[in-house]
Amino acid sequence: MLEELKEEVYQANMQLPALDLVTFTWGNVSGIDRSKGLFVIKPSGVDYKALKPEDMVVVNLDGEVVEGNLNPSSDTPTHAYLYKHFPNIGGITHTHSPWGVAFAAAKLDIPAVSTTHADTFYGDIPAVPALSEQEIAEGYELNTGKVIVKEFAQRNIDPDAIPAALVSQHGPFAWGATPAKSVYNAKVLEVSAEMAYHALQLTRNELHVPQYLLDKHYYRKHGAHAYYGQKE
Ligand SMILES: O=C(CO)[C@@H](O)[C@H](O)COP(=O)(O)O
Repeated sequence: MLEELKEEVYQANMQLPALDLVTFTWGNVSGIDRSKGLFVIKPSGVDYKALKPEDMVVVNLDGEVVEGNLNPSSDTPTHAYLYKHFPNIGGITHTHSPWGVAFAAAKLDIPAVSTTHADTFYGDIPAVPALSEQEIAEGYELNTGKVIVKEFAQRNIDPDAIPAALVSQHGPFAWGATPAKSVYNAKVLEVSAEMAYHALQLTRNELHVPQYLLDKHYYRKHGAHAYYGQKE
């Protein structure tokens, strides 16, 4: 079942070590077939060196395993919740990439300080507040997606304009139209976070960011992709 999607998700997962986005098994990528209401995700705890396309696990939007001999990623409930509430996304990447985790742990948005960031994220990448004691008691993984979706709704953030979030006790989740695009966005997030950290340090946090970098309408019309026609 979904053999082509398994291969696509497998290839996207293999980009995580190739792009230096993961240490050990601290990351996972999934991809969805919305016509079937099913998504494919990396199995939990499997080293990328040992990973095979046939190891991918097929899951429904309630997080139940439909096909697969291995346990799905422990982040499966978060992936499922994001697919349910962000209707345009086709792939999700989660990592513990260090610069993204640093901003997440500090509960600081990653500011859009340059075109590197603004070409992909049309605004600051939001840090999502920590889960409450009650949410943690209910089950950490069951609530991570909920706090992301709640934060985007409260701050009126378009998940297609800013395709990522920083979960404060955990790390970045990025998404996109395809699994490969979600990996690309995860890498841009990590590079942007490192650049922003150094800019903030150099200016001792007195960094002035021009408004146009935060304006998705400007960037969709005038950003590099607009000129050279790079597809979203
Ligand atoms: O933070 C955690 C576990 O505490 C996860 O995000 C892991 O880092 C990836 O878990 P699997 O995908 O291998 O289950």
